Amino acid sequence: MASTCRALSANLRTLPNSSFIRSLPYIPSRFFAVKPAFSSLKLNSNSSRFSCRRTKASMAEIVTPKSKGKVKVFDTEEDLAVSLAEYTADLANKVSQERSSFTVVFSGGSLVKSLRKLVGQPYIDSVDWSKWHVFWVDERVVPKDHPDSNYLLAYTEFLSKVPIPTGHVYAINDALSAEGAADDYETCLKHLVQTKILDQSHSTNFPKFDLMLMGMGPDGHIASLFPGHPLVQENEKWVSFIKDSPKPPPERISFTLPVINSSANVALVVAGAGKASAVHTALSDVSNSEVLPVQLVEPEGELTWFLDKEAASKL
Ligand SMILES: O=C1O[C@H](COP(=O)(O)O)[C@@H](O)[C@H](O)[C@H]1O
Repeated sequence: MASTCRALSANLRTLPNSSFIRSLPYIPSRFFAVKPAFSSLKLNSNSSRFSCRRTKASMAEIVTPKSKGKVKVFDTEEDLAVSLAEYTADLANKVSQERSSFTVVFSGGSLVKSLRKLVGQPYIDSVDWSKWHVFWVDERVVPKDHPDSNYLLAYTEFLSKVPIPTGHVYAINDALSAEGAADDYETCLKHLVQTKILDQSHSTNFPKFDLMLMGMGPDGHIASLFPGHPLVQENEKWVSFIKDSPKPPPERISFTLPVINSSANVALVVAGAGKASAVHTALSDVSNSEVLPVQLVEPEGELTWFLDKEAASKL
């Protein structure tokens, strides 16, 4: 069956018909200030159980075993957002120079607001947005103008502010059941692999996205992979579904762990004291009785954590 996700995504860009979106003010990009570059102050800190190197005025890098990735800790979420924009734009530009597409995956939740610096200067002009192809690591099975929709959040905060071609935005088909929407999205991804828009991992045969930008819940869930849920074990499907999500709404679709782990780059973006325990569990060597989904993130390529000081407070 042919996937409907691509054609549908083009329609979605007309979403401002929704009264919710129409009520939003248009914010010109010049109002998104980008902070000046950090100073080059270098300090060594032994206060953490991890080796810690202060590389910039408001950022420290924590050295962990390689599989746990590079960990950047920022004084504030504002500093985190500045660095995340630079990281994403640099990666997008590097990939865009080498290939005709840059495939980027968003989560929902707080991650989307942390991308706010990317829609301002200098990136609005310097990024080649025409190469971007946008996907969701998970989506709630609700209409696209529903407040719980991850698409609506991304559209409101990001997609409506950057010139990504409408046909490059791959939203789920919200007219289908959870099972149907997951199958449809997987069909869509397979088509994009065949047409070489989306890369494929030579080692796993799962799709290989250039970048996954993901948040993490306070319970250590990523995408819609929740602790203890059987969906975490799925290792054949590319996209699957749940109908009993412990976090509302209950019906969702989600990329599976092998797809997440076949990525060329994963950024885990986590802010706030409420997530400090899960961050500690993920980045320390203590053994916990139940492995959290976030602990299973080990991409083929690079993993980079972007933490604010509160999220890193238990390290
Ligand atoms: O339900 C979800 O939660 C996670 C985490 O959200 P956050 O607001 O705590 O950052 C999110 O990454 C996921 O995409 C979303 O569906």
